[in-house]
Amino acid sequence: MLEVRGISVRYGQGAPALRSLHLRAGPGQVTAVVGGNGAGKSTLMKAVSGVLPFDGGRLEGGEILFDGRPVHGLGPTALVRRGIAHVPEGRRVFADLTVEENLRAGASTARKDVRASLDEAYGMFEVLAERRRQRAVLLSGGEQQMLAIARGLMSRPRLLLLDEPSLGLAPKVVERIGEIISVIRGSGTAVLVVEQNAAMALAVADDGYVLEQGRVVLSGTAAELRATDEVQQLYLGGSGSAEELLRFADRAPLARWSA
Ligand SMILES: Nc1ncnc2c1ncn2[C@@H]1O[C@H](COP(=O)(O)OP(=O)(O)OP(=O)(O)O)[C@@H](O)[C@H]1O
Repeated sequence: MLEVRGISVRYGQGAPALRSLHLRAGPGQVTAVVGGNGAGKSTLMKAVSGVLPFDGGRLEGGEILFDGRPVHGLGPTALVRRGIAHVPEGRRVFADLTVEENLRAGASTARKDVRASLDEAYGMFEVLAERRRQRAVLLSGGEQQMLAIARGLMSRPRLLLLDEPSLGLAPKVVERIGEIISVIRGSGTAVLVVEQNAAMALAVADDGYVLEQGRVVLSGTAAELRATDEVQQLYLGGSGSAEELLRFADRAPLARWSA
Protein backbone atom coordinates (compact mmCIF):
# COMPACT_ATOMS: atom_id res chain seq x y z
CA MET A 1 0.00 0.00 0.00
CA LEU A 2 2.53 2.63 1.15
CA GLU A 3 6.09 2.23 0.03
CA VAL A 4 8.75 4.72 1.04
CA ARG A 5 11.79 4.15 -1.14
CA GLY A 6 15.05 5.59 0.01
CA ILE A 7 13.88 9.09 0.92
CA SER A 8 16.26 11.71 2.21
CA VAL A 9 14.97 14.92 3.78
CA ARG A 10 16.72 18.08 4.87
CA TYR A 11 15.61 21.29 6.56
CA GLY A 12 17.54 24.36 5.42
CA GLN A 13 21.29 23.79 5.48
CA GLY A 14 21.12 21.42 8.46
CA ALA A 15 22.12 17.77 8.63
CA PRO A 16 19.72 15.39 6.87
CA ALA A 17 16.68 14.56 9.03
CA LEU A 18 16.04 11.36 7.03
CA ARG A 19 18.77 9.42 5.26
CA SER A 20 17.80 7.02 2.50
CA LEU A 21 14.90 5.65 4.47
CA HIS A 22 12.93 2.62 3.29
CA LEU A 23 9.62 1.56 4.78
CA ARG A 24 6.43 -0.26 3.86
CA ALA A 25 3.00 -0.09 5.44
CA GLY A 26 0.66 -2.84 4.32
CA PRO A 27 -3.12 -2.68 3.89
CA GLY A 28 -5.16 -3.66 6.93
CA GLN A 29 -2.10 -3.46 9.15
CA VAL A 30 -0.68 -1.32 11.89
CA THR A 31 2.92 -0.33 11.20
CA ALA A 32 4.86 1.27 14.04
CA VAL A 33 7.91 3.51 13.77
CA VAL A 34 9.64 3.99 17.10
CA GLY A 35 12.64 6.04 18.07
CA GLY A 36 13.82 8.74 20.44
CA ASN A 37 13.72 12.52 20.23
CA GLY A 38 14.87 13.87 16.91
CA ALA A 39 15.11 10.46 15.24
CA GLY A 40 13.07 11.74 12.30
CA LYS A 41 9.65 10.25 13.07
CA SER A 42 7.62 13.43 12.54
CA THR A 43 9.64 14.26 9.45
CA LEU A 44 8.66 10.91 7.96
CA MET A 45 4.98 11.63 8.64
CA LYS A 46 5.25 15.11 7.17
CA ALA A 47 6.92 13.73 4.05
CA VAL A 48 4.20 11.12 3.53
CA SER A 49 1.33 13.57 4.16
CA GLY A 50 2.70 16.30 1.90
CA VAL A 51 3.13 18.99 4.57
CA LEU A 52 6.93 18.92 4.64
CA PRO A 53 7.38 22.09 2.52
CA PHE A 54 5.17 24.06 4.93
CA ASP A 55 7.71 23.26 7.64
CA GLY A 56 10.74 24.24 5.59
CA GLY A 57 11.72 20.67 4.73
CA ARG A 58 12.51 19.23 1.32
CA LEU A 59 12.79 15.79 -0.19
CA GLU A 60 16.30 15.41 -1.55
CA GLY A 61 15.95 11.94 -2.98
CA GLY A 62 13.90 8.79 -3.08
CA GLU A 63 10.22 8.32 -3.79
CA ILE A 64 6.95 7.60 -2.01
CA LEU A 65 4.43 5.29 -3.64
CA PHE A 66 0.83 4.73 -2.59
CA ASP A 67 -0.91 1.83 -4.29
CA GLY A 68 2.05 1.68 -6.66
CA ARG A 69 1.73 5.30 -7.82
CA PRO A 70 4.17 8.07 -6.90
CA VAL A 71 2.67 10.54 -4.44
CA HIS A 72 5.72 12.55 -3.36
CA GLY A 73 5.30 16.10 -4.53
CA LEU A 74 1.53 16.03 -4.03
CA GLY A 75 0.06 18.46 -1.51
CA PRO A 76 -1.96 17.46 1.54
CA THR A 77 -5.36 17.99 -0.12
CA ALA A 78 -4.49 15.70 -3.03
CA LEU A 79 -3.17 13.11 -0.59
CA VAL A 80 -6.36 13.19 1.46
CA ARG A 81 -8.24 12.55 -1.79
CA ARG A 82 -5.99 9.58 -2.48
CA GLY A 83 -6.83 8.20 0.96
CA ILE A 84 -4.06 9.34 3.30
CA ALA A 85 -4.97 11.32 6.44
CA HIS A 86 -2.47 12.75 8.92
CA VAL A 87 -3.08 13.32 12.63
CA PRO A 88 -0.14 15.55 13.58
CA GLU A 89 1.67 15.55 16.88
CA GLY A 90 0.20 17.71 19.61
CA ARG A 91 -3.58 17.21 19.33
CA ARG A 92 -4.17 20.24 17.18
CA VAL A 93 -7.90 20.59 17.61
CA PHE A 94 -9.74 23.84 17.01
CA ALA A 95 -10.18 24.85 20.64
CA ASP A 96 -13.08 27.26 20.13
CA LEU A 97 -15.06 25.02 17.81
CA THR A 98 -17.38 22.34 19.11
CA VAL A 99 -16.54 18.67 18.87
CA GLU A 100 -18.89 18.33 15.91
CA GLU A 101 -17.50 21.38 14.14
CA ASN A 102 -14.01 19.93 14.55
CA LEU A 103 -15.17 16.65 13.04
CA ARG A 104 -16.87 18.39 10.12
CA ALA A 105 -13.62 20.25 9.44
CA GLY A 106 -11.95 16.88 8.87
CA ALA A 107 -14.45 15.72 6.25
CA SER A 108 -13.32 16.10 2.69
CA THR A 109 -15.41 18.90 1.16
CA ALA A 110 -16.23 16.68 -1.80
CA ARG A 111 -18.01 14.15 0.37
CA LYS A 112 -21.75 14.33 0.61
CA ASP A 113 -22.02 11.65 3.26
CA VAL A 114 -20.66 13.70 6.14
CA ARG A 115 -23.60 12.59 8.29
CA ALA A 116 -22.66 8.94 7.82
CA SER A 117 -19.03 9.69 8.70
CA LEU A 118 -20.15 11.57 11.80
CA ASP A 119 -22.31 8.64 12.87
CA GLU A 120 -19.35 6.30 12.41
CA ALA A 121 -17.09 8.57 14.43
CA TYR A 122 -19.64 8.78 17.23
CA GLY A 123 -20.06 5.01 17.12
CA MET A 124 -16.34 4.54 17.59
CA PHE A 125 -15.83 7.34 20.13
CA GLU A 126 -18.92 7.55 22.29
CA VAL A 127 -17.34 10.14 24.53
CA LEU A 128 -17.34 12.48 21.53
CA ALA A 129 -21.01 11.76 20.85
CA GLU A 130 -21.85 12.76 24.39
CA ARG A 131 -19.92 15.99 24.02
CA ARG A 132 -20.68 16.88 20.45
CA ARG A 133 -21.94 20.35 21.33
CA GLN A 134 -19.09 21.19 23.71
CA ARG A 135 -16.16 23.31 22.68
CA ALA A 136 -13.00 21.26 22.19
CA VAL A 137 -11.12 23.35 24.74
CA LEU A 138 -13.28 21.81 27.47
CA LEU A 139 -12.17 18.26 26.68
CA SER A 140 -9.41 16.49 28.61
CA GLY A 141 -6.09 15.86 26.88
CA GLY A 142 -7.05 12.27 26.11
CA GLU A 143 -10.41 13.32 24.73
CA GLN A 144 -8.74 15.94 22.54
CA GLN A 145 -6.46 13.23 21.17
CA MET A 146 -9.51 11.10 20.44
CA LEU A 147 -11.07 14.08 18.67
CA ALA A 148 -7.92 14.61 16.60
CA ILE A 149 -7.95 10.93 15.58
CA ALA A 150 -11.68 10.96 14.85
CA ARG A 151 -11.24 14.09 12.74
CA GLY A 152 -8.54 12.30 10.76
CA LEU A 153 -10.96 9.44 10.11
CA MET A 154 -13.65 11.81 8.79
CA SER A 155 -12.10 11.78 5.32
CA ARG A 156 -12.45 7.99 5.35
CA PRO A 157 -8.77 7.37 4.72
CA ARG A 158 -7.33 4.03 3.70
CA LEU A 159 -4.14 4.94 5.56
CA LEU A 160 -4.14 6.95 8.79
CA LEU A 161 -0.87 8.55 9.91
CA LEU A 162 -0.69 9.00 13.68
CA ASP A 163 2.13 11.13 15.04
CA GLU A 164 2.87 10.43 18.71
CA PRO A 165 -0.75 9.91 19.78
CA SER A 166 0.28 9.00 23.34
CA LEU A 167 2.44 12.07 23.95
CA GLY A 168 1.80 13.64 27.35
CA LEU A 169 -1.07 11.33 28.25
CA ALA A 170 -1.48 9.28 31.43
CA PRO A 171 -0.82 5.51 31.20
CA LYS A 172 -4.51 4.62 31.35
CA VAL A 173 -5.23 6.93 28.46
CA VAL A 174 -2.28 5.57 26.50
CA GLU A 175 -3.85 2.15 26.93
CA ARG A 176 -7.09 3.49 25.43
CA ILE A 177 -5.18 4.91 22.49
CA GLY A 178 -3.72 1.47 21.86
CA GLU A 179 -7.20 -0.02 21.91
CA ILE A 180 -8.48 2.60 19.52
CA ILE A 181 -5.66 1.87 17.07
CA SER A 182 -6.71 -1.79 17.10
CA VAL A 183 -10.32 -0.79 16.48
CA ILE A 184 -9.29 1.39 13.53
CA ARG A 185 -7.38 -1.49 12.00
CA GLY A 186 -10.43 -3.69 12.59
CA SER A 187 -12.52 -1.23 10.59
CA GLY A 188 -10.24 -1.75 7.58
CA THR A 189 -8.08 1.37 7.78
CA ALA A 190 -4.32 0.79 7.80
CA VAL A 191 -2.38 2.77 10.43
CA LEU A 192 1.17 4.08 10.37
CA VAL A 193 1.95 5.23 13.90
CA VAL A 194 5.14 6.91 15.07
CA GLU A 195 5.80 6.82 18.78
CA GLN A 196 8.37 7.35 21.47
CA ASN A 197 6.20 4.99 23.50
CA ALA A 198 7.59 1.82 21.96
CA ALA A 199 5.76 -0.42 24.42
CA MET A 200 2.35 0.76 23.26
CA ALA A 201 3.23 1.02 19.58
CA LEU A 202 4.89 -2.40 19.34
CA ALA A 203 2.09 -3.98 21.31
CA VAL A 204 -0.57 -2.95 18.81
CA ALA A 205 1.49 -3.11 15.61
CA ASP A 206 1.91 -5.90 13.10
CA ASP A 207 5.24 -4.62 11.79
CA GLY A 208 7.71 -2.08 13.06
CA TYR A 209 10.77 0.00 12.37
CA VAL A 210 13.29 1.51 14.75
CA LEU A 211 14.63 4.89 13.64
CA GLU A 212 17.84 6.51 14.82
CA GLN A 213 19.28 9.70 13.39
CA GLY A 214 17.09 9.52 10.32
CA ARG A 215 17.93 5.91 9.49
CA VAL A 216 16.12 2.62 9.96
CA VAL A 217 18.36 0.60 12.26
CA LEU A 218 16.01 -2.33 12.86
CA SER A 219 12.85 -3.60 11.20
CA GLY A 220 10.70 -6.69 11.36
CA THR A 221 7.44 -7.90 12.76
CA ALA A 222 6.47 -6.16 15.96
CA ALA A 223 6.96 -9.46 17.80
CA GLU A 224 10.49 -9.80 16.44
CA LEU A 225 11.34 -6.24 17.43
CA ARG A 226 9.96 -6.66 20.94
CA ALA A 227 12.22 -9.65 21.39
CA THR A 228 15.45 -7.91 20.35
CA ASP A 229 17.93 -6.88 23.03
CA GLU A 230 18.23 -3.41 21.49
CA VAL A 231 14.52 -2.69 21.72
CA GLN A 232 14.25 -4.30 25.15
CA GLN A 233 17.07 -2.24 26.58
CA LEU A 234 16.59 1.05 24.80
CA TYR A 235 12.83 1.30 24.61
CA LEU A 236 11.13 -1.23 26.86
CA GLY A 237 13.15 -0.90 30.03
CA GLY A 238 14.55 -4.42 29.66
CA SER A 239 11.60 -5.89 31.52
CA GLY A 240 9.50 -7.33 28.76
CA SER A 241 6.91 -4.72 29.61
CA ALA A 242 5.51 -4.78 26.09
CA GLU A 243 4.17 -8.24 26.80
CA GLU A 244 1.88 -6.82 29.43
CA LEU A 245 0.46 -4.49 26.85
CA LEU A 246 -0.30 -7.22 24.35
CA ARG A 247 -3.74 -7.51 25.76
CA PHE A 248 -4.63 -4.47 23.65
CA ALA A 249 -4.68 -6.53 20.55
CA ASP A 250 -7.17 -9.08 21.83
CA ARG A 251 -9.55 -6.78 23.56
CA ALA A 252 -12.95 -6.03 22.19
CA PRO A 253 -13.48 -2.38 21.32
CA LEU A 254 -14.54 -0.30 24.23
CA ALA A 255 -18.12 0.74 23.95
CA ARG A 256 -17.53 3.76 26.10
CA TRP A 257 -14.68 5.42 27.82
CA SER A 258 -13.65 8.74 29.18
CA ALA A 259 -10.15 9.94 29.83
N1 LIG B 1 11.03 22.61 10.94
C1 LIG B 1 12.29 22.20 11.15
N2 LIG B 1 13.34 22.97 10.85
C2 LIG B 1 14.62 22.56 11.05
N3 LIG B 1 14.95 21.35 11.56
C3 LIG B 1 13.93 20.53 11.90
C4 LIG B 1 12.56 20.91 11.72
N4 LIG B 1 11.78 19.89 12.14
C5 LIG B 1 12.63 18.91 12.55
N5 LIG B 1 13.91 19.30 12.41
C6 LIG B 1 15.11 18.49 12.74
O1 LIG B 1 15.00 17.26 12.05
C7 LIG B 1 15.42 16.18 12.88
C8 LIG B 1 14.30 15.16 13.02
O2 LIG B 1 13.23 15.79 13.73
P1 LIG B 1 11.79 15.11 13.91
O3 LIG B 1 10.90 16.13 14.53
O4 LIG B 1 11.39 14.48 12.64
O5 LIG B 1 12.14 13.96 14.95
P2 LIG B 1 11.16 13.10 15.86
O6 LIG B 1 11.71 11.72 15.83
O7 LIG B 1 9.75 13.30 15.44
O8 LIG B 1 11.42 13.72 17.28
P3 LIG B 1 10.38 14.23 18.38
O9 LIG B 1 9.86 13.02 19.02
O10 LIG B 1 11.23 15.06 19.26
O11 LIG B 1 9.32 15.03 17.64
C9 LIG B 1 15.87 16.82 14.20
O12 LIG B 1 17.25 16.99 14.14
C10 LIG B 1 15.15 18.14 14.21
O13 LIG B 1 15.87 19.11 14.93
